[in-house]
Amino acid sequence: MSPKGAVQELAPAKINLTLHVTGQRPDGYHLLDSLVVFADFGDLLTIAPAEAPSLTLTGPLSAGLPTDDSNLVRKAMAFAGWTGAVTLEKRLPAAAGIGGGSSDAAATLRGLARLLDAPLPAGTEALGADVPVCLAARAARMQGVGEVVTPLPALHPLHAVLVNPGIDIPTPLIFRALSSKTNPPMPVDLPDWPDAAALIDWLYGMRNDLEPPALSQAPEVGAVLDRLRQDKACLLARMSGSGATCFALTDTRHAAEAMADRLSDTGWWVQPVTLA
Ligand SMILES: C[C@@](CO)(OP(=O)(O)O)[C@H](O)COP(=O)(O)OP(=O)(O)OC[C@H]1O[C@@H](n2ccc(N)nc2=O)[C@H](O)[C@@H]1O
Ligand SMILES: Nc1ncnc2c1ncn2[C@@H]1O[C@H](COP(=O)(O)OP(=O)(O)O)[C@@H](O)[C@H]1O
Repeated sequence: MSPKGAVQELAPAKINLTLHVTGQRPDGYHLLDSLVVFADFGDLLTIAPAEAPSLTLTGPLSAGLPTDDSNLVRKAMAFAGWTGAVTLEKRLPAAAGIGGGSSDAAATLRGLARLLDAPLPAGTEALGADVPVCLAARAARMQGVGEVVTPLPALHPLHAVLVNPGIDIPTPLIFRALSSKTNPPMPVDLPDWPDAAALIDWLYGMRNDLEPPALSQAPEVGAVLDRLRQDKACLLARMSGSGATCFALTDTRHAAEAMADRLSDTGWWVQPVTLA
């Protein structure tokens, strides 16, 4: 329960089931075409009314993260001109390809909008390319550099295991290491998948274009993907975003939890989730 007068907001992990890099703008940002879904697991924000903005970090993955103005929670409050006393319980690895700070910024805006009974601000891509899609935090097609977000009809829930080998991969490095920046987009019209199995089958024909450069920059990503693909419960394994987090899709939540148990000896960050 949150303290009286405070609100709690989940900052869910953002997973790119696909990530096609289709071009590059003159400012260097890359044009993307991505099917994005969100997990039922993430960072947890508790936001209380306050005269001045404040941020307290807690949780098992808060070490090394800034609490000053460079934290995306504080950047979100400054962007909206709102103040609040935010406690951020970090449960997602940072710089991990699963939206981390971007999802925290989006959750800060959602929570304060509720607390202040105010509309969400526009132009949140100024906080980061991933913030607009994280603001909606629902299945969407993300295009442009991340600012074009088309919500999708509710997908059949997917079950998965998220795995991070504990290495930070700087996003710009991976984009710079792309061998081609003009790759085919996804089909103009996405199918109306009748069930999760049909969506998974369709995903095999799609890509994460940042996976090859990540594999070349960080061999640990290859070790994770190999281990996931060897597991009997893995229906499809792929890196999310610019990595290093990878996901393995399974047919049930129980299968994801059992797979996570089998990965407990790796020393990696392992989290069973349901994606929608
Ligand atoms: C790659 C993606 C895919 O969803 O996710 P993550 O791997 O970060 O989770 C996102 O585009 C990341 O979004 P975000 O993490 O907000 O990126 P930003 O902080 O805005 O930009 C970090 C750097 O990534 C590069 N960048 C980011 C987005 C984009 N469309 N083109 C880029 O070239 C730029 O070098 C930029 O300076
Ligand atoms: N609330 C936050 N959570 C995680 N990282 C943050 C946060 N605020 C700022 N950062 C910084 O942002 C970078 C990671 O951003 P993040 O969104 O977690 O990466 P990714 O988009 O790859 O998941 C790190 O350099 C980290 O220091």
